[in-house]
Amino acid sequence: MGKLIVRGGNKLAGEVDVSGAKNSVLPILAATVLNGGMNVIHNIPNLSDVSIMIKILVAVGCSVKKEGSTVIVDSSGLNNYEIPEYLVREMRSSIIVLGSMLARCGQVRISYPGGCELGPRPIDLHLKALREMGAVIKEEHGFLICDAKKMKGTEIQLDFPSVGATENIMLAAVFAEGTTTIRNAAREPEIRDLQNFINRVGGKVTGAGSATIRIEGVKKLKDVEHQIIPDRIVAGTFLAAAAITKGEIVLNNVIPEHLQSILFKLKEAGCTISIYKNSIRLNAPNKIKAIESIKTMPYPGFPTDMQSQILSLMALSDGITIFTENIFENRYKHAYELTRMGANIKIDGRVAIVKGVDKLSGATVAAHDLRGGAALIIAGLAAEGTTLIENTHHIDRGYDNIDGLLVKLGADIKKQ
Ligand SMILES: CC(=O)N[C@H]1[C@@H](OP(=O)(O)OP(=O)(O)OC[C@H]2O[C@@H](n3ccc(=O)[nH]c3=O)[C@H](O)[C@@H]2O)O[C@H](CO)[C@@H](O)[C@@H]1O
Ligand SMILES: C=C(OP(=O)(O)O)C(=O)O
Repeated sequence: MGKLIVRGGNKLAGEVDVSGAKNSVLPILAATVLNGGMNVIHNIPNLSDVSIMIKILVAVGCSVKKEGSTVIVDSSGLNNYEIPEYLVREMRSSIIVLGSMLARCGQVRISYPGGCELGPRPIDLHLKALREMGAVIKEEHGFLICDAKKMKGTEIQLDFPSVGATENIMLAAVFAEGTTTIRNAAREPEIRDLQNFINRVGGKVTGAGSATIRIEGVKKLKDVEHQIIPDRIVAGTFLAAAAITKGEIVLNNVIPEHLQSILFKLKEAGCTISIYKNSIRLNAPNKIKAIESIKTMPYPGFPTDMQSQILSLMALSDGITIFTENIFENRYKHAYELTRMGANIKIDGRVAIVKGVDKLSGATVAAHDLRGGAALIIAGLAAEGTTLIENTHHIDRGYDNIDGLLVKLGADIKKQ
């Protein structure tokens, strides 16, 4: 399950290279089944979620080779449309193979997905859209049994700009008859990365990054080589870690535009931010200022995946910050752990009121989900004494060697 021991008090200083984005690599790996050929994907982070997606690809008959941070998927041998339940229950984004498998084989049998416990995470929008495109989906004993002789292009209006539903529709529409239009589509940078991948492999997608995406069905795809975009949430996590230690760091291999909403809030917290073409420098103030309000929203709003890390930072601010978590119902489990370290946080449903304290003190705490775990590391870096973080396997889902990189920046962290 994994444990980390963090001794607080060291300022972070130095440079770090940001790895490829988890939320790009997972749908793009799922998309490698489409071409029935070679897919060479660069900048793949070493994450447990990536290992699971690779196991899913192998289970359906793909051959997968890993060479450093490059993964080569040959999907010519695809011979199975049943996705093993034990893999699907490990992570939420396994559901993205639904769209790509329907497109490639016209059928798939998959269980409901598992993953981090952030409150209910239904897939009704995915299923409604795929049905509108002609898929017949039976729900039996926790499994989805899906058939589609031929997917048909149609107009889809999403009730909410769901990232996963947008991706599933884009993938399912690649070979569909005619044009599929997604309205109120998710606008996250990872959606644009998926569009770029699909176009590079020979598909026809336009509009990603805006609220309307169009996918024109094609007959055939080709071999492809693609580079995954940098992880904006990993980048934001390192910035929050530097800020809480009153440090100064430079992040390399980032797309600063993708971090706009995060950088805006860090500036409000008193950090000095310098933006270069592919890097960001952060100088932290001596005392972090309270940010008046943080409301999580779909992109380009403030990302829910950064709420936990900034909440740790605000625990040591000079005033009160009001967080409103608009995306997930139950994403404050880390806040209860932070109170064990001396933080002053009151939770009422989707709202968390954080009153900054002068110091946090090391304690034994447990990660309950990926970003909550990262938030506990951040708090531990600034706490007095030693923080023992349990259940760090959650953190391994989305951070490639976070402890090693923080140690390189001057942190005192050991694996137990
Ligand atoms: C692998 C990946 O990319 N994960 C990201 C993706 O997750 P994911 O794709 O699961 O997130 P969605 O955008 O789909 O979900 C957002 C909200 O919509 C709800 N919803 C979603 C689908 C649906 O059919 N019905 C429904 O009600 C969810 O319960 C949630 O409350 O976007 C989230 C929101 O930015 C991020 O936190 C995750 O890191
Ligand atoms: C919630 C997250 O991911 P997932 O959708 O893969 O569970 C996350 O990355 O914070």
